[in-house]
Amino acid sequence: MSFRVQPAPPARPNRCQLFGPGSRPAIFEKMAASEADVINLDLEDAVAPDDKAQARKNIVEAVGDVDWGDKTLSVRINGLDTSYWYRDVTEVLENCSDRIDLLMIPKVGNASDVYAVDALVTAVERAKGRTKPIGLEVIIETAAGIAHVEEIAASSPRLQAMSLGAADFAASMGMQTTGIGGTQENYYMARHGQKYWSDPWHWAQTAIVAACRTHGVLPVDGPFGDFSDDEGFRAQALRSATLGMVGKWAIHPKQVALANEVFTPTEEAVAEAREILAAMDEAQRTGSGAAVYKGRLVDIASVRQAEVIVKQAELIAGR
Ligand SMILES: CCC(=O)SCCNC(=O)CCNC(=O)[C@H](O)C(C)(C)COP(=O)(O)OP(=O)(O)OC[C@H]1O[C@@H](n2cnc3c(N)ncnc32)[C@H](O)[C@@H]1OP(=O)(O)O
Ligand SMILES: O=CC(=O)O
Ligand SMILES: [Mg+2]
Repeated sequence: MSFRVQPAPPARPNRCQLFGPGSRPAIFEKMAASEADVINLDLEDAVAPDDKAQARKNIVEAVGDVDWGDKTLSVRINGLDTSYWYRDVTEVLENCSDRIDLLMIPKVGNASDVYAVDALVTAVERAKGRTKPIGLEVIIETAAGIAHVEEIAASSPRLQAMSLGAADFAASMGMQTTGIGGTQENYYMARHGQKYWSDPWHWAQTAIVAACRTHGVLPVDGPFGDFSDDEGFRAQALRSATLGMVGKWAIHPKQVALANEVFTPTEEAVAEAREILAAMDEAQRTGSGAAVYKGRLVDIASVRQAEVIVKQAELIAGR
């Protein structure tokens, strides 16, 4: 461990972020009634250009009027390469209630993009006397975003979470696919006439996880487009969880339960983690730094691994 201690990310559950277009207010109550930990009301790609102004109004109204329970409530603004983004920030923050928690910035390319939004958010907060600080989350979904992922993770104390946006990421990277996340038909190794599918998202995910863990930000896996493919969603989510991500987006309500299931440690995993902690407690009491648990080595590093699972379970239980 470096002299600098790894900062803890925000202590809130983020197993599933359910998206819905800001131009479709009929589904807002359904989103609020879902089991998602985070709700993302969208002003960006799910909203047609002619609907942006009305979508802002819908969101301002819904932030105050809908009962969002204990969910984290986030609004995705448009990218900094558009003419919409500054009005997304000013209209939403000048007019909506304090119930809003986060703004999500898409297509972030470097730390200055976050700085620009931070500056505008700070100005609106001061001008309107908003006392609850707005948090930020970003989407890594461009070649520039992944190239500058670490400076982006370090960009602002407001930054709480960072997602991989597979659709725009694929487009920006020039990847030959229209699939949004998951297995890609042409990404395989071949041996003795057999195909072995590999994971084209893996390297970007690990870069995001490392940047986030270095700077105390929650790493999140983005959308899985084929919402009729539960098995594919679950496999993608399981890989993300194994790599250290804390949750995944849902672009349809049927994906919420799948994400919650994968990103909630199982009872067996929690029980095993507690047993490892107990075994190490006992070992340390007898002056030993290592022990044998179910025939395998456990030591102080195993304590840190087990604590990840126990803390995640406690966070979710305390929700
Ligand atoms: C890929 C890149 C990205 O940026 S992803 C993030 C941006 N995209 C989005 O926000 C899209 C979010 N999803 C949607 O707009 C819809 O789910 C889409 C995919 C269009 C499907 O809608 P629809 O045809 O109504 O689905 P459905 O008939 O299967 O709906 C079943 C019941 O569920 C409801 N529903 C639908 N979507 C949501 C949602 N996002 N949140 C909450 N509820 C939702 C429908 O209204 C329908 O309800 P009911 O059974 O009639 O009561
Ligand atoms: O915004 C999300 C994406 O996948 O693109
Ligand atoms: Mg996108």
